[in-house]
Amino acid sequence: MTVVIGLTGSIASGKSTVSLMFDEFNIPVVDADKLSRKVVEPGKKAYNQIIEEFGHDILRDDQTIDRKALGTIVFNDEEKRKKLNSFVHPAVREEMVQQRDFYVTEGYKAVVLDIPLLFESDLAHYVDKVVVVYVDEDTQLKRLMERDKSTKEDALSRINSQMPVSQKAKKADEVVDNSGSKHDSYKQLETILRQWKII
Ligand SMILES: CC(C)(COP(=O)(O)OP(=O)(O)OC[C@H]1O[C@@H](n2cnc3c(N)ncnc32)[C@H](O)[C@@H]1O)[C@@H](O)C(=O)NCCC(=O)NCCS
Ligand SMILES: Nc1ncnc2c1ncn2[C@@H]1O[C@H](COP(=O)(O)OP(=O)(O)OP(=O)(O)O)[C@@H](O)[C@H]1O
Repeated sequence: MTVVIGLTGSIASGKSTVSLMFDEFNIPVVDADKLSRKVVEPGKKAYNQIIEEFGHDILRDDQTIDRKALGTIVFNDEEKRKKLNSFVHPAVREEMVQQRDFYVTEGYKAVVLDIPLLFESDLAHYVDKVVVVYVDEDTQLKRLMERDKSTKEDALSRINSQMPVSQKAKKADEVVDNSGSKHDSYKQLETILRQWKII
């Protein structure tokens, strides 16, 4: 029986960093962020819906979506964010389930679904166990501003568009506290996977 692990957290809490650690244990990861880029490529249904709603101003010269421009709109307007979600999420879910089922059929011991909005979108029933990657607020803001070279205002608008990570931690089966070093997080993950008898 394959254990389906949901990996979530808040923006810049370290989901991608921890998902690379699952790779090291040879556990496959299905990445919702990656899929959300694939399903909005030119010609896809969600791409056309986005242009219809947000206009041609959010396109780059090569006709691909200008994610920075679209992000500035939706992270400052909840209604518009909901609209965007309604175009992108169904296609992401479909692809995610297909990939999950592939790994289950192939008999993998575990598969990870890395889903930033696992709780906000009520997707916990897709998985057997949930790991939340937690980080304290100050560290989160600092890492997000550094990674995205963004202003404090921009970073806060993104953070505030999600459920606080402390609230997510309370809903988790297990928490990796990524406020310290990456090595420290690796050790925490290793302990969880041993407990679950996956490694
Ligand atoms: C708004 C967009 C264009 C910004 O793109 P950008 O390349 O700057 O960010 P990226 O996609 O890498 O997302 C970075 C992080 O932002 C957060 N985030 C993204 N979308 C959302 C959202 N709709 N609501 C809350 N947080 C979000 C997540 O923590 C995600 O990990 C893009 O995030 C998007 O299309 N979002 C809608 C789809 C979505 O919900 N994706 C996240 C999981 S499927
Ligand atoms: N333990 C750590 N120590 C120092 N830097 C870290 C640590 N964990 C993550 N980082 C850095 O913090 C930033 C955010 O981490 P990461 O991109 O993994 O977060 P994320 O949760 O996947 O973000 P998003 O929600 O935007 O996809 C990155 O620049 C990453 O290199």
